[in-house]
Amino acid sequence: SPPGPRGLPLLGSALELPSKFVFRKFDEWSKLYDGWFMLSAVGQKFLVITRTDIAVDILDKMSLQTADRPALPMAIYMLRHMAFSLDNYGDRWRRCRRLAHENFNVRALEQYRGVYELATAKLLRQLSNIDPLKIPDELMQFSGALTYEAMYGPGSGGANVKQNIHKVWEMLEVLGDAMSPATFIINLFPVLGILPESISPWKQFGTRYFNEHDKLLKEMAQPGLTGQSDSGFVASCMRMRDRTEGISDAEIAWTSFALYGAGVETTPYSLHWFIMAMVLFPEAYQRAQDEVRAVAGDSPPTFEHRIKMPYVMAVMKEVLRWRPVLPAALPHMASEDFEYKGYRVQKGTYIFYNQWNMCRDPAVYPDYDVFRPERFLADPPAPDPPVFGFGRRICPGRNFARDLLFLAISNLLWAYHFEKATDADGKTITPSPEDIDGNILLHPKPFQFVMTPQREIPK
Ligand code: HEM
Repeated sequence: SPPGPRGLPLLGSALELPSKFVFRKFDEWSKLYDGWFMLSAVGQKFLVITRTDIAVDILDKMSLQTADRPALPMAIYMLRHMAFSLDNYGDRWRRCRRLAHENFNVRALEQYRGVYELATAKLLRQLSNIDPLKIPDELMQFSGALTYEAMYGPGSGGANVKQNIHKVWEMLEVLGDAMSPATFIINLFPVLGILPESISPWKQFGTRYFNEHDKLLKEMAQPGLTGQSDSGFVASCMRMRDRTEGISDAEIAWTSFALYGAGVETTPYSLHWFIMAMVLFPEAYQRAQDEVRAVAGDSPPTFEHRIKMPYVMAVMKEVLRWRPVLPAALPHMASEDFEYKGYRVQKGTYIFYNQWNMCRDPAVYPDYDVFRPERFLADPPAPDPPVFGFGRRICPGRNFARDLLFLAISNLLWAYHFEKATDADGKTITPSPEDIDGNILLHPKPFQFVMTPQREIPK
C-alpha cells in the first residue's frame, strides 16, 4: 500500500488526527513522507498531499476521478444536494458550478466593482476611532454586507438586509456544528440512514432545516429572480438561464448561498493577517505605502490603479501565502479507483491537500516565514501561492477575492498608518502569528496595534 503512518488495526490513525488545525498534523507527517501519504480512520481512507507537483498530478491532471466531495450524512439531510460547495460531483453540481463560473469570472466581475468601491469607502470611515480588538467584527460586517449586495443587488434587501445577513450567519453556524461527527451520531454511523424519518431525530432536524432555509434563500433571491433587481449575481444568473438547461430558481438561490457561505469569512481573515503583516514587517509596509501615495495621490485608490501598483499586488499575494486562510483546503474524494506512482487509490478515498506546506516549500519560497512581497517581483518571480485549490473544484470566488483584497489593502494603506502598540509600562507589544484561532479557516486572535488616520477620510 502507499506510504503512511501506521495506527491501531481498527481505528487506524484516527486517534492521531486532531479535530482542530489538522494542517499542523499534516505538516508534521509531511516531514516523514515524500509529498504524499495515506492514512485510515474508522475504516475511512485518506490520501494527504503536501507538495504542489503531486497536487497537480492528482487533482488537476486526474480531475475527472478526483473532483468528488465527501458529503457527510448530515450535510445531505440538511442541504439536499443544493449547496454545490459541499455536494458530490454530478449534474446538479455541474449546473450550479457553471452559474458560479459564468457570473464570477474576470469579465463578469466588473459588474460588482461599484459595490466593492462603496463598501470599501464605508469600511475606511468605520475604522476611524475603532478599538483594534474589534477590527475582526468590523471586517466581517464589511464582507457580509458587500457579499450580500454582490449576490442580490445593491439595495435589494431593503430594510431586511441586516436581519437576513444575521439569519444566514446562524444558518452557517448550525450547519458547521451539525457537520461535526460529535454532534450527530449519523455522521459516524451512516448505516443508520436506513431508519425511517419518524424515528430518526437527525432526519427530522435536517428536513426542518432545509425547508426553513429553502424559503429564506428564495425570499432573499426574489428581487433578482423576478426582475425587480437587475444587478447582482442572481439577476445575472437569470440572464443566462435560457442558455443553461434545467436550471431552477431554487438552484440559483442555493448557489448564491453556497458562494456567500464559502466566501464571506475568507476575505476578512486575510485582511486581518494583512494588518498583522504590516505591523510586524515595517519595511514592506513602508514600500507599499510609498507606492500607493505616489500612484493614487490625494484620492482613494480604485481598480484603475491596480496595474500601476505591482508592489501592492505582491503584498496581497504574500498575505495569501504567508498565512493561507484555508491551510488544509477542502477535501476531495476519489470517484473511481486510480493509480499513482504504482499504488492503487480506491474509490471513496478522501483526498486532502495541505496548502500550508505548499506555501512553505523552501525551494519555491525561501525564508518562507518572512513576509517578503519582493519574491513575486524577482526575475523570475515566485509562482502565485497555491491557496485556491486545484482541479474542477478550484475556488470559483478567487477573482472576486483578489479584486476585493486589492481594493481593501490599497485603501487601508492609503488612509491609515499601522504600527505596534505599547503597553502601560511603555513596552512594545509584538503580535504573534502563532496566536491563531479558527478550525478549518485560520485567523489571528484579536491583537493590539495602533492605527492612525493619515488623511481626512472622505465622507
Ligand atoms: C482569500 C480568499 C479565498 C481563499 C483562500 C479561498 C480558497 C478556497 C479553497 C482552497 C477552496 C477549495 C477548492 C477545492 O476543493 O479544491 C475553495 C472553494 C470554494 N470557494 Fe473559495 N476562497 C476564497 C474566497 C472565496 C470567495 C470570496 C468566494 C465566493 C464569493 C468563494 C467561494 C468558494 C466556493 C463556492 C467553493 C467551493 C467550490 C466547489 O466545491 O466547486 N471563495 N476556496
